Amino acid sequence: MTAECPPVAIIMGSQSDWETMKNAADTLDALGVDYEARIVSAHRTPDRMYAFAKGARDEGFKVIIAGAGGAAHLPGMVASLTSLPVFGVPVQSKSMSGLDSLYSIVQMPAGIPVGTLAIGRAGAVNAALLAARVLAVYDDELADRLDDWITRQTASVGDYPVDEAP
Ligand SMILES: Nc1c(C(=O)O)ncn1[C@@H]1O[C@H](COP(=O)(O)O)[C@@H](O)[C@H]1O
Repeated sequence: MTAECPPVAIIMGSQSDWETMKNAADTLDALGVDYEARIVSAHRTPDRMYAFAKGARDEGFKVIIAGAGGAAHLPGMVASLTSLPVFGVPVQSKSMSGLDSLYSIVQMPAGIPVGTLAIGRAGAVNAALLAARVLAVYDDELADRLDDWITRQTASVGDYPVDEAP
């Protein structure tokens, strides 16, 4: 018997991206959305990338979150090989602060869509929230959890600034 496939795949080009992409995983955890995280690189593991992207829908995934830095071809290449929605997270690179990653992911030619998020942590968190919103179109309980998440976020914002602890 095979375990049921989680709805979200979080893939990343390198182990070094996990620090950023863990924010997507943590956000999905907070929303009670299952995921699987894998290292898949268009550059270093092209056969693995091809097999993953070609098989993702049959495996049972519904949404793919793909994070990569620098010459970040992973989200676009995966999007070219599947009809699942792909959300790209530009990982902040050291040399160009993630602008290289952003441009690599966002400037897709017409016909191959990648939903591109912000550079770094904000992008990873929002990719998870966007994935959850897609899944919530057909899942009222998840929609309720998303509404609760938004309510808690609003409640956490103070009226006045306070000094940070040193
Ligand atoms: N952009 C890609 C791809 C890809 O797009 O397939 N594979 C790895 N990388 C990126 O190389 C950066 C440096 O990787 P290392 O830290 O392993 O040297 C990472 O941010 C990774 O996403």
